[in-house]
Amino acid sequence: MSQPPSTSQPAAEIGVIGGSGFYSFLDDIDEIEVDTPYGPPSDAVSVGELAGRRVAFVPRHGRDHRFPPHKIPYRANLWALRSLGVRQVLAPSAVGSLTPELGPGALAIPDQLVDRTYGRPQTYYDDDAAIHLSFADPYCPSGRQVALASAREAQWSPADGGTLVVIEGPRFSTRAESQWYAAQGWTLVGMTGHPEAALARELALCYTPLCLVTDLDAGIEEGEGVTMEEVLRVFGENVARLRSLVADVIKALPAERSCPCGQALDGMKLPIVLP
Ligand SMILES: CSC[C@H]1O[C@H](OP(=O)(O)O)[C@H](O)[C@@H]1O
Ligand SMILES: Nc1ncnc2[nH]cnc12
Repeated sequence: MSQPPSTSQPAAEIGVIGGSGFYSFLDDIDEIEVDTPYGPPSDAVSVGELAGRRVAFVPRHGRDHRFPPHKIPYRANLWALRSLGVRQVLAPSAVGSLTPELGPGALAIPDQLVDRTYGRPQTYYDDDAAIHLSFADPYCPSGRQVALASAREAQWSPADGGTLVVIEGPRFSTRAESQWYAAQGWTLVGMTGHPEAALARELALCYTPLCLVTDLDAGIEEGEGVTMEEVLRVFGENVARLRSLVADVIKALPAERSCPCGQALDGMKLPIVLP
């Protein structure tokens, strides 16, 4: 383990937050213990290089999956990545599908989210000022296009757009909840997409979700409903493909950002100093 390097070069430019079943990334890595005003991140951050791009990785549940979705230190994770120099974040995640068109093994790059969580710390701007950021379009438009193009190139026809509803968990949805979400026109269900995306916006980071469908949620699933075993099994069957896609996206991300994400805080009088 080492401390963040004290050179003027950022340790990393691209961050990956791995989800269920995605606990490590890259082989030749430095593990960095980062502390933040919000406590430590879920685990040591590993930093390595891929095709000349410096990449930082943190497993959002911890590498031993010790943090359930409602206890993940989301603020510390995003803060740690930004403090290492990260400005673009990729967020692979296991999700349920709310539509029969997207079965297990499908890839979706949603363009909207609905927050059904409660009680999670979801802002850096708690005291000394009222900061209200635009969040109409929660994801990086440029990152989404790169992800879609990379997936198509890899012959993995992605669902372009759709709404991810983020539930509090840790339990899965009832059939009635699931049917209600589907009736709203929402297409995916997960437990971690909020506040992760909102906190990324609060740090002016690009944030791009890469959603791997592991199950048909209870509303359209025949039988007993979703189980954690099912999610992890289907994710395991597809994780090599997802890792390869994450690598392709990293290679294709622009070095200079031209999306609006970096200007999210322009003109704001922030009550905290960002790393
Ligand atoms: C392992 S079952 C439910 C669990 O899986 C998803 O995790 P992640 O988004 O980090 O891939 C879901 O959000 C739940 O946390
Ligand atoms: N059906 C589901 N509901 C919530 N989170 C999930 N992650 C994977 N499948 C899920």
